[in-house]
Amino acid sequence: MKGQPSTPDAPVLTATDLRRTVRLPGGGTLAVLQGVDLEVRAGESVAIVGRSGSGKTTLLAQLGLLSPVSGGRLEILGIDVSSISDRRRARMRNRSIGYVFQSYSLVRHLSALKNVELALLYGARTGRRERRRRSRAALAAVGLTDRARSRPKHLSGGEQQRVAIARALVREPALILADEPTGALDVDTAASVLDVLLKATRERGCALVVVTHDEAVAAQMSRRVVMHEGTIRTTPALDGVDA
Ligand SMILES: Nc1ncnc2c1ncn2[C@@H]1O[C@H](COP(=O)(O)OP(=O)(O)OP(=O)(O)O)[C@@H](O)[C@H]1O
Repeated sequence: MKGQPSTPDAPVLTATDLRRTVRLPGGGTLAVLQGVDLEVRAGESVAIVGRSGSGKTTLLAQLGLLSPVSGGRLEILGIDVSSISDRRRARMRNRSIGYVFQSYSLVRHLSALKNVELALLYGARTGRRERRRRSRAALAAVGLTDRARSRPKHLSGGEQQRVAIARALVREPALILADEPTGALDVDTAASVLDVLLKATRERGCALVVVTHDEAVAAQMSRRVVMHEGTIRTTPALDGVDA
C-alpha cells in the first residue's frame, strides 16, 4: 500500500519537543505549541482533547505539514520533516497525509466523485481512468456509491463529511488527521461518520489523529491525550481536568 509504513506497529509520526511560535499583529510573539511530545503508530487512533485555545488545531496543522515547524523535531514515516524543503514537504503531505476538516471543504461546483478525484490530480501521476476507478472505490468505502454525481449542496452534512473522508483516503495515506470531523453534525450522524472513519483506518492499517471536544468521540479512539497551554499532559491523574 502506498505511503504506508512497512511494519504494522511502526511509528507513523513522532513529534519531539515540537514548538510553534506565531507573530502577533502588534509586533509580539505567541508560543502556541510549547514543546509537544507525541508518537502515533500504524493502526492507532488518537483523540486530542483539551480546552479551547490550548493549541489542538495548531498541533494538527503542524502534524499535517500545513505550517512550518518553529522548533523541535517532527518525523513522518521516519523522515525528519522539520527541516525539509517546501517542495518535499508538499510531496510528503500529498502522498502520506489525509486531512479532514470540520467544514468539509468540498468544491461547491463539483460532484462528489470529482471532489474525490481532485485529491489524485496533484503529483499522483495517475491516469484518468485509474483516478475514476479509485475515487469510485473510495466513495463506495464510505457508502456513497449512489451519490457520486451529486454536488455538495444536494448532500446532507453527514454525506458531505463522508465525501471529505473519501477524498482523504483515496491516496491511501499512512496518516489521517481530522479536526472536529463531527463537530457540525447531530449525534446520530456524527456516530455514523465516525464509524466510517474508524472502519476505513482500521481496514487500511493507517494511523488516525482526531481533534475533538466530544468525549463520546474520544472514547472510541484507542488513546486520548489532553492538550493544556500548548503541551500534552501525560499525567493520567490530570486527564479529564481540561477536556
Ligand atoms: N496565526 C496565529 N496568530 C495568532 N494567534 C494564533 C495563531 N494561531 C493560533 N493562535 C492562538 O493560539 C491559541 C491556540 O489556538 P488553536 O486554534 O490551536 O486552539 P484550539 O485548542 O484548537 O482551540 P479550539 O478548541 O477553540 O478550536 C489561541 O489562543 C489562538 O488564538
